[in-house]
Amino acid sequence: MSGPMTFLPSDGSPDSEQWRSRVREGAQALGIAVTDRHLESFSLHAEELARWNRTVNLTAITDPAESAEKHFLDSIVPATFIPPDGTLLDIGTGAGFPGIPLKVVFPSLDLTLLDSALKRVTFLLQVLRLLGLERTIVLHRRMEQMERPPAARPFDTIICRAFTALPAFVAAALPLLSEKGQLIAMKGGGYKKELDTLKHQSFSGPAGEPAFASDRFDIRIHEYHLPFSKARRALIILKKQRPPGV
Ligand SMILES: C[S@@+](CC[C@H](N)C(=O)[O-])C[C@H]1O[C@@H](n2cnc3c(N)ncnc32)[C@H](O)[C@@H]1O
Repeated sequence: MSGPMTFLPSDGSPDSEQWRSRVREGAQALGIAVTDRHLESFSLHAEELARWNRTVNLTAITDPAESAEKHFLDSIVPATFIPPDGTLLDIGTGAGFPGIPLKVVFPSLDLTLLDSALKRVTFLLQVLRLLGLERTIVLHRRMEQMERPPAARPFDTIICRAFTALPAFVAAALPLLSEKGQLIAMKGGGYKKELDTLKHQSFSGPAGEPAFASDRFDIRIHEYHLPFSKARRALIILKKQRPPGV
């Protein structure tokens, strides 16, 4: 693998072969297979984001090489952990990360993207049209307003990246989660303090159900490094423990 990041020259824009090679190479290093069709969709999304970002502030990451790694490659890391044809909710999705790259990799996902900022929701609707993504809805809402899943269908996976503190995410997401579902928080390397804060907390479940104590979660941590910058990242994966005999 080639050395530290950013060294796509200025012509390495997201619609170039060079940008796609960068994503392909990074995905290989992460052990994730991407096809030309995936790369085409990533490139369309990245190009549209760069175009909008010239006039609307959607993301602080503007360098194409950095976007390849920190937006697209980081977003597909959870693919190993989610059911490809399940329901996925991405809370605080921003410009569509990680939800849209995951949907590109797994077209049979039933995806819901949620964000409180209208400018990002407008951008997301445009990207869905551009990429022709089906079975995907965008909700313009604060997560605290989501008391139950839309159409009363609980989510198999609820994910967030670079969003809120772990306890706030768990409190908002738990009532929306299916019984066998999982929460995935995508964090930087310094996640341990947040995890400690989570322990010994209780969360209210769906209406009428008793509170859920965090010591009843199975917690799995997947630590990794981004392939070019070597930045540390972690997935914190929480599943409800099943009562014995169930
Ligand atoms: C730091 S950005 C992260 C975006 C994206 N997940 C990523 O990794 O690039 C946080 C996003 O959360 C949204 N947000 C902030 N508070 C929210 C809330 N209470 N409910 C839903 N979305 C919220 C913001 O509008 C913003 O798009």
